[in-house]
Amino acid sequence: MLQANKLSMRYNDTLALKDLSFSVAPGEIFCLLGQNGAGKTTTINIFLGLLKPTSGEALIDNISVTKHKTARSLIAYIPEIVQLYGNLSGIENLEFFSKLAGFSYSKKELSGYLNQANLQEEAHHKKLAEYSKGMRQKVGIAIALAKNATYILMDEPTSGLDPKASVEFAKVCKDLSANGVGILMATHDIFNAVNIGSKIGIMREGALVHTADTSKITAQELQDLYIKTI
Ligand SMILES: Nc1ncnc2c1ncn2[C@@H]1O[C@H](COP(=O)(O)OP(=O)(O)OP(=O)(O)O)[C@@H](O)[C@H]1O
Repeated sequence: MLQANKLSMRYNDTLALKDLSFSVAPGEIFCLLGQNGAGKTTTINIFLGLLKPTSGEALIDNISVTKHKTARSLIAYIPEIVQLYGNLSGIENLEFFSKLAGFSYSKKELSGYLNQANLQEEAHHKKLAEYSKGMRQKVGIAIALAKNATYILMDEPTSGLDPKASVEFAKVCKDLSANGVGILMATHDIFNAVNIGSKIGIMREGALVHTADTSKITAQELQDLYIKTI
């Protein structure tokens, strides 16, 4: 379980997070929605161990991220633009980053992860420089799979994806969650949030002001709630 327990974060004069609490269970997809500056990236960066909260705790399977670096081995991160080596192929990037995380796989296993991430077979050996944003993200997902991450944190993963790539991305996320991976996704994109998420949290000025279960709310209701809230 990912748990934010009363997280507060102050940057000089700005109180970016105010007593933020939520949890994400394995197999859940929790989408954090909010305007620019609502505190989504700050939340993700605390879970990644890049920021230390001013107060409160971020726990990964009951291990405090700030106190124990081992907690980070349970997570993988997909940023808006997945940074990979342009002169290496998809499979070479995957091999490089999984080795860096301490895993050694055969070419067949690496290809298996790329297939699981839905990257078409003919792209596996193409140079990254020729990849679209959606294809880069699939390599990012394959890296997360190869690291055996129990949780994946994503920051604006669907921004700039075309509709087909967004649909494919949603499918991969749902497959991951069906396999027990928990996903925490920060996004502005209501359509994708309602489409991908099992739970939605709406943030405003560092606080979580609404949470909703997507099986109990329509896209229109969520949109109305979001517009009213922000
Ligand atoms: N390094 C920093 N120093 C000072 N203030 C910061 C810093 N990083 C973020 N902030 C402030 O903290 C608040 C939350 O920012 P954050 O980036 O977490 O929001 P966000 O919801 O991710 O926004 P966006 O959608 O634009 O990425 C904002 O007021 C922002 O200006």
